[in-house]
Amino acid sequence: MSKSIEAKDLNVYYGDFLAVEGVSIEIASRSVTAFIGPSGCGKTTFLRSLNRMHEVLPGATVSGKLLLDGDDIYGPGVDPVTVRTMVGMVFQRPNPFPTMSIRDNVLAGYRLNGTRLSRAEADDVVERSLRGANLFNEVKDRLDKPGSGLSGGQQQRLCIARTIAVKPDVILMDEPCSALDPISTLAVEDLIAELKEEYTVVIVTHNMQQAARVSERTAFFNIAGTGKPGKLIEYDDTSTIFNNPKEKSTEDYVSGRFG
Ligand SMILES: Nc1ncnc2c1ncn2[C@@H]1O[C@H](COP(=O)(O)OP(=O)(O)OP(=O)(O)O)[C@@H](O)[C@H]1O
Repeated sequence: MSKSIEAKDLNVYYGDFLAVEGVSIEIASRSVTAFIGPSGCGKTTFLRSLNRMHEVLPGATVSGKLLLDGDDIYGPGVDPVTVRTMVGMVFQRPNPFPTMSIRDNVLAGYRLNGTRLSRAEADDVVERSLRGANLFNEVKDRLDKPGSGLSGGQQQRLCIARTIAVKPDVILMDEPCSALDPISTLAVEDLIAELKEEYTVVIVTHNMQQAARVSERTAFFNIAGTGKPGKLIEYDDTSTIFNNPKEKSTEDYVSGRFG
């Protein structure tokens, strides 16, 4: 299943520091949305608030509403661990568990949430997830070898397989290709295009070409100066953001005049 996301006037804090201010945005299900903007404008902070991941830092809080298919993920009694099962995350650096086998890496989410699978069920999950991440054919003969023995691009696709294994509704990606070579980057970009058939994908990227290649909608964030909060400046179809933005700061950023 794939779910829509709606933020309503969302503020994100680190202690007293307001890092992201007043973001309202609607992200359709089964779509790819790119978050772009200069360093420090709050892209990662906002992305991490979409699955309550920022809460692992003491003092990090939000105010406002964040709805997943209409349900407030910060509502009373909502368990952040459940939220993170529904909204998976892929990080900048591929981070497979190094001593675990490829197979066990894919199954890690089930182990963590205590779900027991029969051998046949586990085999199905491993194959489905690795196929979904376009990795199965490359690793099918070495599923019991450590995940750390794969190339960087393969490791990132293994992390994507681990994310989709638990059938999330949304996949968040924080600069997923920044540590990858161009060939591996293309493999991951191709995969993102396929993932949107089933998932809502949100990707933070510094690479304008990548945003233009993979996303249908783009959100441009900016910051007025050091110590000021990041804000969502413009959100539109990716082609509009790159070719005909409404805001001068968006145009300056996408044309490389700052940032
Ligand atoms: N753990 C933290 N504690 C306190 N402040 C933080 C923390 N993480 C980020 N910040 C601050 O929040 C603001 C937004 O940072 P964030 O990393 O979200 O920006 P970004 O747009 O993702 O930047 P980049 O493109 O460089 O990754 C910055 O001012 C940053 O210094």
